[in-house]
Amino acid sequence: MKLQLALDLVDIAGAKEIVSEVAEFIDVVEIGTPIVINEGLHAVRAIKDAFPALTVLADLKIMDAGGYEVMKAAEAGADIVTVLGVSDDSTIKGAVEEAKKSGREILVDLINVKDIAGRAAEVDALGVDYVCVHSGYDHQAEGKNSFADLQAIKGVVKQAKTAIAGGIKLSTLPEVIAAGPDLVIVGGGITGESDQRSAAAEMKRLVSQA
Ligand SMILES: O=C(CO)[C@H](O)[C@H](O)COP(=O)(O)O
Repeated sequence: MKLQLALDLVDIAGAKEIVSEVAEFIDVVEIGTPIVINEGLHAVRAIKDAFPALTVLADLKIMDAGGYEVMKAAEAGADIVTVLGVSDDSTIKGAVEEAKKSGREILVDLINVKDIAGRAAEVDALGVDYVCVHSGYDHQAEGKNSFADLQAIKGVVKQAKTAIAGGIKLSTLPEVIAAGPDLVIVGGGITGESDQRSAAAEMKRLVSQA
């Protein structure tokens, strides 16, 4: 089981500062959608150049033109690129084809998908690398989480790795780990802590035992 740090509410300098603190405890660093909106794909390049040993995920949440947008993210140094599960199969196929050309990976984010298990099985069959359940900020504000969704996709995803994101904290991590995802994605549960290094270290300790 691996740990991904999601960076959303910082600029490039702030992202570098946080990653410097916690790099030894994380497997993947995510350049979140708000950073890409604010700074562009330069943010992906900046973090990949600064931390070449880390896997970098570009959270583009692609909805259309999958092949082209994955190509651009790969050129910027992204190792993993996100595509929305609500997008058309042709978009996901295009993304997967493009990623394969350069040895990159595709994570499909099931945020706002209604039939979670059904769509998870479909995108799994399209050859994606990760299927991720995700309660975004707006759902988190309504008190929702994706823990039950993780159980649902574990039963149907046969070839891809599984991932979970959305409001995961140290206190809820054991419940997440018990469901057995391959990748645990944590943003505010690390970045919002006064001691980010300790939070990341403890999370890494827990996921490494699983
Ligand atoms: O993609 C995102 C929001 O759309 C976040 O990166 C993801 O939800 C992880 O952050 P947090 O742990 O703070 O919820």
